[in-house]
Amino acid sequence: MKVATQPADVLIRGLQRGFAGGLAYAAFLSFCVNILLLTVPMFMLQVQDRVIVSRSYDTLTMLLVIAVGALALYGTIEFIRSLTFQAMASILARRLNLPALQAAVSTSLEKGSGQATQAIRDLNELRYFIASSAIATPLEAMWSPIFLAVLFAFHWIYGLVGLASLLILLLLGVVSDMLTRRALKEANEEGVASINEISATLRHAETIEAMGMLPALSSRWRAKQIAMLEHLDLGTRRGKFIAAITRASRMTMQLSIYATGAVLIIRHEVSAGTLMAASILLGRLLAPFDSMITDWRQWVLAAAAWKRVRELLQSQSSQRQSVPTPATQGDLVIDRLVYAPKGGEQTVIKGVSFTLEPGEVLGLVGPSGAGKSTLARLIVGVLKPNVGGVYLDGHNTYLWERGSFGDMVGYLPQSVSLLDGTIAENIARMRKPDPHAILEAARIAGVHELIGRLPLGYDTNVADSDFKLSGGQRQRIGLARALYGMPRLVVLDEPNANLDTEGEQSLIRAINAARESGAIVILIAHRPSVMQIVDKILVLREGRVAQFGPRSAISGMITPAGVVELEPSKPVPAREVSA
Ligand SMILES: Nc1ncnc2c1ncn2[C@@H]1O[C@H](COP(=O)(O)OP(=O)(O)OP(=O)(O)O)[C@@H](O)[C@H]1O
Repeated sequence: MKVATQPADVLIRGLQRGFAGGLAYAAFLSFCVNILLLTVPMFMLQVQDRVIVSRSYDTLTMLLVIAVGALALYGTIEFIRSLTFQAMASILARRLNLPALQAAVSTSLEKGSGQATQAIRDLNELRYFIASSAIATPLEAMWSPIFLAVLFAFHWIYGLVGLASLLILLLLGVVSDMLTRRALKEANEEGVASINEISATLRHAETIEAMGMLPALSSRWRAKQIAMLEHLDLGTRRGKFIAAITRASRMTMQLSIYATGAVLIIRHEVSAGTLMAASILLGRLLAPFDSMITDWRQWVLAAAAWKRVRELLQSQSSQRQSVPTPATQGDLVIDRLVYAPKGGEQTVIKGVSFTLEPGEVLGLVGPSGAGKSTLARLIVGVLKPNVGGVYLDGHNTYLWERGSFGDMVGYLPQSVSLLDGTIAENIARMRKPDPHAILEAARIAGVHELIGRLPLGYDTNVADSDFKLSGGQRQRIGLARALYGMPRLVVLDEPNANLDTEGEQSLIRAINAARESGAIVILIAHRPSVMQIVDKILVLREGRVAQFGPRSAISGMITPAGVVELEPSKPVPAREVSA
């Protein structure tokens, strides 16, 4: 079966090749633009040296027609060139937005959610940069030899002045890079890290406010912000200093070409027309270099954004199948599963194996930190196992194409997060809502009446700031979302943590309904009440299966207090029971 979306390296290489083609085309257009930019100085030269001397209106008219035609062509080519950059920016966004978002989501599972928003910010930065005038300046600078050659053609001294001016600007450019690049890069990295940290922390605004944590957090942020601002100030100050020197130098260069021209005219070596034309040509020759020095900050920021996007795409380890897998109704096989978080020192899941049949309900219990939630995430294919795998009817749940896997699985994580949208949209998993399936899921989860009591019923928006769902309400709506379309595999991580007796009864009825429909249900719970309905129990301890078997075979583990107590004398090996 075809595996994975386009690998990052192939995607990046394809994009770079496309960009090289786009830049070559834009470079050709820049060549035309630069040639046509000679129109004004040439027109001035001809008017001075021919029209005024010959007093010929016909010559003036002819020159005017040619010049206006050339300028119209210049405008057209300039427009086409800007459209080329616009198209390149749009291709970048269209090709990278989704892969970058996917990479950000999968990286967020391991490293936190800041990655996703940063990836979008970086792509926007790149898009603006490519569509801006800054990217055109090196292409214009490339053709500066044309202007230099024309200056030499006017007089070798004009050429020398032009060449010297160019070298001085290049030197200023190198100095500017040396003085500003590092400071700007560090300021950018610190800015990105600090925004990510602040946005991650702000998700816990309630805790921050309730426990008066803001002053402590503010001083932490302030320290980082100050470090960032110091680097930014340093880089910007140096950049502005060089930009001021550049501007003053350019004016001095303009003066020197005038002075040189005056000497040459006095000595009758050039005509008066060349003086004006040479001055304009020198301006054109130096303009792109001047702009590059002024825009250098944009280049540094764009390079940093591209580096982050490229690294994010290349770091994406999740390679899923791209072809949807058909619906199945078979065993769930967990085979020698081992998982160690990236960068973490401990192995959280250490060789877990067991099998469940359709229609079976498993209670997954164990002390805090035993690895229950991690095992649940591995089962629903959120995390990639280091060794072994999870197979539903023989299909690997990690590799499964996510769209079709979504139809097969219902997952209620420990901390339920409803997405921005209505209750109906949330239950329908943000797809086009199917009213019948929504009502069915709500009925099975026992939340239809609860939703009916909300301000706008199923159309109540969970992001509405005037209204807030309680923890139990969120959990029960999350259960309806997990049961939407009655999936084949339902994984519920502490679904009764916030439930009252009525909610717990609804949960038990929902689990029974899922069992009757032939679904495999995995239930993680500390409270013993819901454990009475499970068929099998798996006790996880320090990432290993301590016991696994029918509920009746595992005695003494569920006490009224919900504490798991094992009878070490009667272990039931996992493989023996599942066989
Ligand atoms: N991404 C991760 N990076 C580092 N350690 C992790 C990661 N995910 C889980 N762990 C560690 O794995 C262990 C098991 O965590 P897990 O959340 O699976 O436990 P649990 O059995 O569900 O606990 P609880 O009953 O308290 O919810 C913990 O020690 C946790 O710190």
